[in-house]
Amino acid sequence: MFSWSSPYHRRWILWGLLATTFILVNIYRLSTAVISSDLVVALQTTGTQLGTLHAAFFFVYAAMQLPAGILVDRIGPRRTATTGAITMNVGVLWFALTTDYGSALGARLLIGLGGSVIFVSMLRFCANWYRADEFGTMNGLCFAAGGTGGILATTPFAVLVESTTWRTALLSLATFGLIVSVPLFFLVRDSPEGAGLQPVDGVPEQTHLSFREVWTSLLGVLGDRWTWVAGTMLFCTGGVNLTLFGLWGIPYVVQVYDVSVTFASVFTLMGGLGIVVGPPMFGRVTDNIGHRTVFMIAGGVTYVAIHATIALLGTPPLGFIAVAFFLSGALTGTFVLTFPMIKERHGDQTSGISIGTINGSMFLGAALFPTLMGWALDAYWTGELVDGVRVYTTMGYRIAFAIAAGAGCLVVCCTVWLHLREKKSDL
Ligand SMILES: N[C@@H](Cc1c[nH]cn1)C(=O)NCC(=O)O
Repeated sequence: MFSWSSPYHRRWILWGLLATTFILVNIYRLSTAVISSDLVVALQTTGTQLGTLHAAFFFVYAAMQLPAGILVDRIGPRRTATTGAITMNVGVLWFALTTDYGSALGARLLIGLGGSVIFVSMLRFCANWYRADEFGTMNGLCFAAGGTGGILATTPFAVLVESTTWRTALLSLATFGLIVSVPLFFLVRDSPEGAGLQPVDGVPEQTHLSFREVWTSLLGVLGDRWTWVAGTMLFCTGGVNLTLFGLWGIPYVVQVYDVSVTFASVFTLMGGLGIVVGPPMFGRVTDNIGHRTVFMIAGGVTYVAIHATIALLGTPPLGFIAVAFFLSGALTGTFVLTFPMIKERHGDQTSGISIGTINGSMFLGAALFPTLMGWALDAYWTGELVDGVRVYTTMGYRIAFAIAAGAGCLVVCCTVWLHLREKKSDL
């Protein structure tokens, strides 16, 4: 039976509050794909401006990951997450009410600023409330929460927008987010001891880092070569996936296969479904068997094959696109095994800093890939417009997928390097 005074039970409720907030982060950051046409009309943007508006979230999110890690190690996940949740939802209220591009850009930056601290807070919470051999699974579940938000940002969000307006849809979500911030502050605690409970077996009490310890940890994490190898993997795969699922995936399916936005959103939904399934599955399996790098190599090779096939064929059957998007999401589960790996290298006490650092690389990729792929699309654009929206060519999309495949090749190199080092027991 459920007991509030058991840390083993209570931790799931508290994790659920953080996960709900993180689901909202994902809805906000990916929803531009569904409302892209509305935004083009409401804010009068070009493809590059729309890409920049979408990417603005990711620039600030990426830049904030390391500071977010320092914050959670220094003041704890509860205060960090609550402040972030309030800031983010206020930003969404602003975005929903704005009528000009500059103001929308400012609002999107505020959303990114607030949202940026939630994931790191959630993982730091897991490091304090769950054992090391549960962390891979919890890491996977946190990504699955992100994937759930990604799914809600596709067809369900498209349906919500169609039944109201994009502005009303965002206003409703922001109000819900502000309501969730209340139990986030009053119920979440940084550790079982902080909640007045027994410690969780095998999890030593975690204190907040002093300024000196923050500095030492920073030097340790940033000076470690493997931080950057993991970061490169996440830069490429996270950057490509977030661009595909969040921005260019829907226009690709709509424009190349001539289908509606609502139908096309099913394909990015497949990507979100992959993220819900893959990370917890690979996290659980590797928590049990203790090996990670073989899964990473297999994931990297499959990832290249998928994107190279789309780049070569341009218009493979739609069934293939659905499977490809699903696998792109599911294989994220192999790449994010770098999170428990890096946490183990640097210790629980500094897990905010180590996790924030590599998570930042993922979002630097997410900030740069939309513009990179947007340039490729604009370069092959023939001038065709439908209802004021640019219609890109199949060739432009093929180049964009070739960029994704190239990034995947770099990932394979990193995974092989990690594997070789692991065999030499350096990791
Ligand atoms: N859902 C992931 C991001 C991702 C990677 N590939 C597709 N999506 C996630 O939750 N990342 C952590 C974060 O801070 O959002």
